[in-house]
Amino acid sequence: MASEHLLELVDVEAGYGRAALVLRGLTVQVPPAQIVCLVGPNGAGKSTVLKVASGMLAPRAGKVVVDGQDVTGHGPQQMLRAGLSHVLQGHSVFREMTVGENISLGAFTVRDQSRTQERLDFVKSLFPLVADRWNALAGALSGGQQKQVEFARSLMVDPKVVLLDEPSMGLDPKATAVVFEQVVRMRDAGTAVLLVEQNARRALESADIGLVLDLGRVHIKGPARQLLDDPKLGELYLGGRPQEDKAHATTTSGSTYSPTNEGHAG
Ligand SMILES: Nc1ncnc2c1ncn2[C@@H]1O[C@H](COP(=O)(O)OP(=O)(O)OP(=O)(O)O)[C@@H](O)[C@H]1O
Repeated sequence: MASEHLLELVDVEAGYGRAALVLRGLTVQVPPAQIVCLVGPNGAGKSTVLKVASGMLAPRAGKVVVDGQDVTGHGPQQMLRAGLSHVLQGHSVFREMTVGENISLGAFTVRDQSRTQERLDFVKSLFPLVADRWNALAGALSGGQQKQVEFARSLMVDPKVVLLDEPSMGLDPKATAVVFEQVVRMRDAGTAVLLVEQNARRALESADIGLVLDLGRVHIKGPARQLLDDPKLGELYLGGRPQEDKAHATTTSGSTYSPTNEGHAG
């Protein structure tokens, strides 16, 4: 049976070693062909959400569900097989290899050669730059171009959801704009995206759904546009904490924009 969400993290608790929990009952849902954008203060746990989703960090409580299948506690290889592809923060291309070689590496788990060729054709059509620079050394590309190579590589397994960690990090505004255009192209081609960004405004402009993380939980969720138009959101990024008494809506159901108040529990 088709699932309403391709990825669900339900009441997840997670942290590192003996340190205090970073995620404290976090719930995130990613519907098909949507860009879900996680924003929040430094250290809120945005990257940690992606690590839990991609199996790099096992949750201590809660569930991870991919397309209706419970994959809680599975490792990175199994998560990849389940349909989650993680594009890490920073640059991860092999600089001494060509663009084509880098991208082909993304298909190392794909056994069917004809399927690999289909995917190569797909990513070349989605990212024309990649096709143009196929035989160039990846290290000769600009930072924004390398990010496109990473996106293309992540799509080789035909993932259900692509997890993008700070794709605009270190890029100038022009390159950032191109990277977000490519994220939208991925979504328009049918891939769901869970995006983590410091560059909150720019990311929300491209996203469908916005989630604000605070104190290890989703504090606000709603249509990205509505979050963007909220003057209180700016306050969050200036170090302020969201305040319960400034509620904008009362319902917490569906995609209605609403502070969830979860950030103040406990
Ligand atoms: N490998 C690790 N070992 C120990 N603590 C970690 C590790 N990675 C992250 N942390 C801690 O977990 C908390 C959340 O980090 P995380 O990187 O998820 O936050 P973030 O919201 O992505 O922040 P930023 O925007 O600054 O990258 C921080 O306090 C961080 O110091």
